[in-house]
Amino acid sequence: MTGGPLVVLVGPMGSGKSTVGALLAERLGAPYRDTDADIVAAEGREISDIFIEDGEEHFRALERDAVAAALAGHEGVLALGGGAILDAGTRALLAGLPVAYLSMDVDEAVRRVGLNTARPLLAVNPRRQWRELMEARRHLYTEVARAVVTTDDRTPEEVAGAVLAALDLKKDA
Ligand SMILES: Nc1ncnc2c1ncn2[C@@H]1O[C@H](COP(=O)(O)OP(=O)(O)O)[C@@H](O)[C@H]1O
Ligand SMILES: O=C(O)C1=C[C@@H](OP(=O)(O)O)[C@@H](O)[C@H](O)C1
Ligand SMILES: [Mg+2]
Repeated sequence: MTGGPLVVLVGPMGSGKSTVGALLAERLGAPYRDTDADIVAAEGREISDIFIEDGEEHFRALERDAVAAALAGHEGVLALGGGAILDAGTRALLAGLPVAYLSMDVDEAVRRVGLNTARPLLAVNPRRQWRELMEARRHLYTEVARAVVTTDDRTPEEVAGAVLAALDLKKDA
């Protein structure tokens, strides 16, 4: 059967897509996949190196292909990179799918990833960068999402439960 992904997670970096995605997969007894990890494996280099060596535009092209491949071949939980929704082709691929947008406020974002250099877009002045990034992206996350789940003051386990409930996947979550 080719049912497509059970859950697709979008949202800004640090919102917990990868952490919550793995937990969701466990709870659903389904495989987990992360397009960032797919790109790193295919390229044999870290995402920060792809940004530095080839630029963001090149990374977005790799990401678009990775999302298309993952959506075509995966029936479990899929976490996307935070900027995947910037690409119109990627957004079109997400239409009609069970997409959850994991949201959080700026304080939480800075606490979680502010000084994490593996996330190149927040490496300098994380608070301002995050605000600018969200101004450009918030409407795109909302546009592709079937459900919006806030992650502020919630553990990853609580977020996973909220996603299941919001997408109506498991009543007892
Ligand atoms: N609900 C949460 N509460 C506190 N910390 C979290 C939560 N979700 C994720 N984190 C932490 O935030 C960081 C980023 O999480 P990650 O899952 O990699 O986010 P994303 O994939 O959305 O960038 C990790 O250190 C993770 O442990
Ligand atoms: O927001 C972004 O543009 C990015 C988010 C990262 O993924 P996470 O959201 O999983 O951190 C990763 O794809 C890359 O560093 C770019
Ligand atoms: Mg991630």
